Amino acid sequence: MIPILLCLVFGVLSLLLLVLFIRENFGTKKAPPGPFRFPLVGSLIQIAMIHPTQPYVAFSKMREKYGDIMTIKLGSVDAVVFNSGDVMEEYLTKTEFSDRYCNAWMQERTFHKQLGIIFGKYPDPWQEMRRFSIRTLRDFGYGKRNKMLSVIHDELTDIVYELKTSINENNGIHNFDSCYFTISTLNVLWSMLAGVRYEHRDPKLLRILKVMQEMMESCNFGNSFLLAYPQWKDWFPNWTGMTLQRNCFKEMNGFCQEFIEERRKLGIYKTEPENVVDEFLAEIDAHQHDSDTPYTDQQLIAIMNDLFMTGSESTSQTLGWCILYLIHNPKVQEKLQAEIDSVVPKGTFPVPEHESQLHYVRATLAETHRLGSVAPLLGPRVAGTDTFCGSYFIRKGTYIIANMHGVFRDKKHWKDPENFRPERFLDNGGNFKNDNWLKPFGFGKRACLGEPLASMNLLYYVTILLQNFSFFPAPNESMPSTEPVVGVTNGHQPFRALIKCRS
Ligand code: HEM
Repeated sequence: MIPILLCLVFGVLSLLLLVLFIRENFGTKKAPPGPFRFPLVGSLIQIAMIHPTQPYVAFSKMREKYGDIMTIKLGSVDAVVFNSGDVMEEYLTKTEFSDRYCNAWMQERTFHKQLGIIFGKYPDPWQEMRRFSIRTLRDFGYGKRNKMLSVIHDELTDIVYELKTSINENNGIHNFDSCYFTISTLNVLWSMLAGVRYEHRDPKLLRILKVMQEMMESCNFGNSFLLAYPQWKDWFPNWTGMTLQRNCFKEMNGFCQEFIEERRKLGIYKTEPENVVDEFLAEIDAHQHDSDTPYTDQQLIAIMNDLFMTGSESTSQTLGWCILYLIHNPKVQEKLQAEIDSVVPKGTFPVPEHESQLHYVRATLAETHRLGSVAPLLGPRVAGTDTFCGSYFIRKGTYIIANMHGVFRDKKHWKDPENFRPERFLDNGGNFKNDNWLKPFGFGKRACLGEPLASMNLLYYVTILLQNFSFFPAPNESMPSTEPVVGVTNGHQPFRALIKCRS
């Protein structure tokens, strides 16, 4: 009796798996091509076999066989990968692809709802929250060059002083951990958002940044278990990294909540709002009898959280990558310094008129964006309706992955993508020239909100750093690694450098 029962169970299971297998691979006739999707795991095995930790490398390899638009399955999640700049430009700018993919795991960060700007629900309330944030940030100086420059100057004065002190105390050696520039670059944004500037070694902030970084490293948008099987967050919270992430959310939400309460108690927001948080508090009061209002404490915490994360992490990682690449490429460093010395008088800060003359600085930054690839898969998108990409059918709810890393390393386009060569962004006259394949800030309505600030920060930081210092490998140590620390963003590994002051 038992063997018959076993056979029956086995038979039914096999049949079920076969039906699933056929449905996955042959059911959707017009879907983009892609690797076999096995029941339960989908294409995760094939991705892991090509590159277990860097899913974007696997997507680029698969592109050779399946093309620029390809179907994959990540555990339980149906996904389509866009593998070329042209495809991203064509489709990520359309309304059908303007919402974010935001599953139960991603919603844990924002009170189990789709709140904030990064993951805000398209079109609303995302649209209103993004417009509100930009408008009020502008009221407090965002986008106004002189106001932003005065904060950047203060930050740079401190950074130069701190670096000089550090190298005096450590025989010229400085340790660039992944948070080195974080508080400094965050301050420029935070002064407008919250009217606050933090000490670069503020212990509370450093602790939050550390947990935030661990959180960012414990997940990615390409092949992490929590993405593929969101329900595992409650079944295996330790093993999947969920416990660590929950601690981070608690810490960051607590930090924002505390600040909001301080401002509320102060009450200035009612008469003379001093920053974006004050303006939002006034909106909360104004909408308190509206049950559908997006202006809530939770929404404000989510927005602060989004801007805290994006405003600090990506810019400081890009700066770190730039110094690392300069250590590996001393000739580029020399050219950079020659240009800076010829444009910006020694001992002075650059001013806006210098920006258009700093061609090699801009080319070096463009090349850093390309090779560092800080946002290797952009931000997760979703197909908001049943739709088509050319002749391929994309079902509503499909997770859309933009393989930006693949675009930045495309051999056909860049010829020698593995080399750090800023000259590729210069024309014959030595003037900076953009390349349509370099879109580090994304596409369409969901493109980066912070691009003007990030670009300005990067230009001024690199100019001042290279005006004052030269960076070399630490003596008697191996060259610092350029292998990324993979996570939601591609960070650089901590590295040690010998720094010399320039006379
Ligand atoms: C080097 C620095 C930065 C890089 C490379 C970068 C890159 C990106 C990318 C690739 C996206 C996703 C775009 C898409 O899905 O098409 C994004 C979104 C975003 N970024 Fe940045 N970013 C940087 C700095 C900043 C800064 C300084 C801020 C803060 C002011 C910021 C705020 C945001 C926000 C709020 C979003 C979400 C936009 C939305 O969904 O509407 N970013 N960023």
